[in-house]
Amino acid sequence: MAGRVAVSVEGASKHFRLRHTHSLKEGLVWAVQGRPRHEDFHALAPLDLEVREGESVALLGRNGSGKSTLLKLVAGVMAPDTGRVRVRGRLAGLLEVGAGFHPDLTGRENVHLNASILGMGPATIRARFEEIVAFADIGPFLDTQVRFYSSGMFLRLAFSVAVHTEPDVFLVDEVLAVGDEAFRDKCLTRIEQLSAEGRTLVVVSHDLPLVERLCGRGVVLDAGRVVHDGPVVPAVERLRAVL
Ligand SMILES: Nc1ncnc2c1ncn2[C@@H]1O[C@H](COP(=O)(O)OP(=O)(O)OP(=O)(O)O)[C@@H](O)[C@H]1O
Repeated sequence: MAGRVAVSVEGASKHFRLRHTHSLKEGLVWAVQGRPRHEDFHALAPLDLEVREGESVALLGRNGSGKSTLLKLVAGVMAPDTGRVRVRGRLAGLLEVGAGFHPDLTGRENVHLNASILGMGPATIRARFEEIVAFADIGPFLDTQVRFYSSGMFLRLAFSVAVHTEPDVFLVDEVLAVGDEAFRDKCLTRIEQLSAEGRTLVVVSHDLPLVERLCGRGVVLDAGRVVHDGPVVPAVERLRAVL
């Protein structure tokens, strides 16, 4: 396969500790009864995945199969328990609406904050500021504290900042669902543009027609393991068979 490796996941696993008791009293009762107060849950088995530069990959799977956990490992917002995850180039994305925004700051201030967190220098932010604001199209709310934003308004600003950082690897997790139809279409067109420019996309979504539109490759996860990896249409068919 052509192209350098953009995302490399080697033997990455992740487990979570599920607590069954929440108070000291409850914990004591469970301990006396000899019941475990927590259990370890493996969200991702040691997993390998390689994404080449310019590929657009959908992570598919039922609820709880590990898609978002894998995307968080790629984003670096969570560390794997074992193995390693490497990303080549500038990374940006939308994992959770509102993440990376400070509630007490206005939209305008958050554009500067978020863009610099994503690696843009002050001069570049100034140069692209009007474009970012025009794409977000949130009118007078730009000067309102973002704590008063609706989830769609958050999405508008966050998406706009993220795409204007010109990322090499762009990650999208389900968040587009909170945008209205017109904005969602604008985002999809923009994501297609990024892809046409040769940037790498990793998308998590249950919207299968959207996934077929945006992605060339589908990776199906089941209980934290890759059970299918190949062209997106057969991958979606495989997923539909297990849903
Ligand atoms: N912080 C956490 N603490 C405990 N369990 C977690 C945590 N994050 C995820 N999990 C569990 O790990 C499993 C995988 O979660 P993940 O969010 O990756 O699934 P998903 O495939 O993205 O699901 P969905 O399609 O429902 O969004 C789930 O069972 C989830 O409950």
